Amino acid sequence: MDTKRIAAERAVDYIQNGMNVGLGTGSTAYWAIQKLGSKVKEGLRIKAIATSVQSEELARNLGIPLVSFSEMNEIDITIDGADEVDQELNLIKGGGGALLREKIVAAASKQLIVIVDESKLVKRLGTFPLPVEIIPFGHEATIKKLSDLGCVPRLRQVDNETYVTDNGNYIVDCHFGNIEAPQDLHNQLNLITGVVDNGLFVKMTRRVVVGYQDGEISEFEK
Ligand SMILES: O=C(CO)[C@H](O)[C@H](O)COP(=O)(O)O
Repeated sequence: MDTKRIAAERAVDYIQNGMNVGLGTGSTAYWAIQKLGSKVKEGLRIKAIATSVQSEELARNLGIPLVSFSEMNEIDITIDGADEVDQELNLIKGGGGALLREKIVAAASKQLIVIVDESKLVKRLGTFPLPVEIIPFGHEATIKKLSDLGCVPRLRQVDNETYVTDNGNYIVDCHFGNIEAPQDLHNQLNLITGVVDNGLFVKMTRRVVVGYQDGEISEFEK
């Protein structure tokens, strides 16, 4: 059963004619963008803004009309994946490295619908290493400050190269193990000079659509 796909396609049911839609990033958001592409071909009228170069290219290839922030007054709904979702619907995001644009788009949206498979549901955030986007200049000093907050930080590498985000920054994956107070940690991280933002999305979503192995789909609302 493609658990990511069923959750993604259910979330697309919320998209109506005339809406401005934020497009998430990752393997779950991929299915939402695919479904939106088919609906656009069938006549759905939407305008979209993407959270990564990857999602923008996918949407363009599918014929989804794309606009920039300046051409869009408000984003009605953004559909995006997550790496962990806790019982308060707080999230860890950024496994795919797009957390900054994802947070900017989510913060500008009337509604963020999160789509996950059941493996992403956790009691408490922090088993998944928290991605933190940092400025390359002086990154060694910034990483030291991150470790002072009690995590094991790892500068993200892909194919033996330091990973660079769509914004030209680095990602540090911070293993905290157990995040007791997500809002406090979020604030502490973003106070470190050199940190651009982090993958904690606290109280940003009120609806999470979950796909299960047996083909069931549930929706959690706050
Ligand atoms: O935050 C993200 C990208 O920055 C993704 O939404 C998150 O990593 C989940 O990815 P996937 O749907 O591939 O499991």
